Amino acid sequence: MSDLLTLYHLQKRYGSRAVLQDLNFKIPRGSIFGLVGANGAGKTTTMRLILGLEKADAGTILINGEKVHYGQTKTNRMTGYLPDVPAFYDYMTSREYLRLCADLTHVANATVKIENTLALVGLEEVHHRIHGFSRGMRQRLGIAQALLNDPELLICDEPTSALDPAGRAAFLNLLYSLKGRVTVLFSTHILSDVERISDYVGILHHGRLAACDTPARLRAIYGRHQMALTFATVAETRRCATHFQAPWHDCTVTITYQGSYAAEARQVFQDLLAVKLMPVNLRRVDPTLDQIFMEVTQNENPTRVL
Ligand SMILES: Nc1ncnc2c1ncn2[C@@H]1O[C@H](COP(=O)(O)OP(=O)(O)OP(=O)(O)O)[C@@H](O)[C@H]1O
Repeated sequence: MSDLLTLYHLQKRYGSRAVLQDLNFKIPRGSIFGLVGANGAGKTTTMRLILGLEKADAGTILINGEKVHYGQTKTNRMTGYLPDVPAFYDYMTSREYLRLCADLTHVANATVKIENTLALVGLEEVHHRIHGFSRGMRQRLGIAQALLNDPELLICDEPTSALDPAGRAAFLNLLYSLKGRVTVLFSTHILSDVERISDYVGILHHGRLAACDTPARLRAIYGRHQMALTFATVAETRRCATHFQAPWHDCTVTITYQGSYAAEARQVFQDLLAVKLMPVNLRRVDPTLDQIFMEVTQNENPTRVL
């Protein structure tokens, strides 16, 4: 699979603050890439650089093999952009607004395109003005606008951060439905969102990608292997925690191990039998992206690029 977007050695500073120090990553065509990072990590800056809205101090960005130049809109014919707070003319309906956008950007077959796009984002039956739209509806209209010129690359800046759980789930489903057709780069600090739909995850930290891989490989590389043992009583939980020198909460002790789960679980059972303890439940805990994010950003692991 070829790469639709490539960033090489990107650097950007604002005054004395180096926001991006040496940013490298690529996104294979048709995949969904989740860019995560703490507030101020440089996610929006990265997106604005890809859109040619900011000037890089060094480095190269290629979209479909074409170089992005600051201030030029040539590569933007291949991109659609949903900013973190999309702005519309609120007195218009979504159809009127998309018609205006289509006219401004000379979209061919505009009427059909508008209807198809409204159906795709689930706004085809909504006829009232944008003024009365919920945040979720505004995000969906934003996606419709971004998709109107059939972009190859869709860039969404924190698209779910202002949405409630149901709105977030609906929006993520919508992004996921684009998989294969459009290459998606979206930023967020909600790690469960990334986990749900991304093919690749990049963790932006100190101006670099501190980790970049598929969620499964990130888990395998950075995730700590843990098992949780639940006991019937607090007294047993305490004895177990003391025996393994492991943390506990409520009636559950969490043991971190290395090696295979089967071998470790067997050993833990033998140890428990020896001290006459038996849990009511023992389960393997899969590492979450939250845990991996903490691991990567606190331990300064070396960069891995796709
Ligand atoms: N035009 C600017 N002038 C000066 N500093 C800026 C400018 N734009 C961004 N910054 C600074 O660059 C850093 C990165 O900002 P950016 O908005 O890219 O981060 P972010 O990861 O998108 O953060 P958030 O999650 O809070 O939106 C921040 O410290 C920000 O204050």
